[in-house]
Amino acid sequence: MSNIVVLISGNGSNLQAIIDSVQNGAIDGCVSAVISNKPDVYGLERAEKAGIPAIAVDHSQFSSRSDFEQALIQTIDQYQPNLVVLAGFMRILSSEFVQHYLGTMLNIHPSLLPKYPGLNTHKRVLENGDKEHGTSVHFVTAELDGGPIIAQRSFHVTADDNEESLQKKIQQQEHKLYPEVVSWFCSGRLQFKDGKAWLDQQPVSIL
Ligand SMILES: Nc1nc2c(c(=O)[nH]1)N[C@@H](CN(C=O)c1ccc(C(=O)N[C@@H](CCC(=O)O)C(=O)O)cc1)CN2
Ligand SMILES: NCC(=O)N[C@@H]1O[C@H](COP(=O)([O-])[O-])[C@@H](O)[C@H]1O
Repeated sequence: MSNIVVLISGNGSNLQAIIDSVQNGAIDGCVSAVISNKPDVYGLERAEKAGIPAIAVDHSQFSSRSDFEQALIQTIDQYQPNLVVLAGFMRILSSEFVQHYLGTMLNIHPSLLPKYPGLNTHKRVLENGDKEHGTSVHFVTAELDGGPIIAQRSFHVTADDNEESLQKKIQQQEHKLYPEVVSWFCSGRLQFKDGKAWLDQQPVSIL
């Protein structure tokens, strides 16, 4: 059974989807800890309600990113994870941090990568009049939101959409996709080899 540590920064709805999927058996794993870079966020309450260790490593309490990341690694590694899941974790991670977990760290991003890495993706979709939007799950590399894409889900943008409606549509997709991808990793179907994502021994190619 895989040991999963989830990193959050806020609400934790993707965390909840993963917790629910562990509890219903869809994910052959165990969420051993939830760690937030911000204290007092609802995602930590979700973890506590599920009986999962909920820890804040508050980035604002450290004098440098490096000191924060050292504390974060020390906290994560106490749980000896097979998989680190970024679920709305809102800090850019250094190449040293990423290297420490390379091939065992996932992120979900609210855009159809490689379009719109970074923040404010819904706003950019609307500003550009895109007809399609969606979410992407990828392995985390030093390049921000540039790691090998594992899976995407897309939907049509309608004329009455705004940032709020797009966020809702995105999260409906995320809450199905992320637990599925996590289950692939935990079952051994999903691997990171030669800098690529491999599913069922085939390289994943997202055109
Ligand atoms: N090296 C990497 N670090 C992170 C990745 C990654 O792929 N490689 N993914 C992000 C998640 N993310 C988008 O999916 C993302 C998170 C945060 C930011 C950002 O600009 N953060 C600011 C602070 C913003 C805030 O605190 O509200 C910052 O760190 O200065 C961009 C993209 C996680 N990290
Ligand atoms: N660039 C990272 C980013 O924007 N991630 C996004 O933050 C949200 C977190 O929601 P949650 O806390 O309810 O899971 C998710 O929609 C995720 O795609």
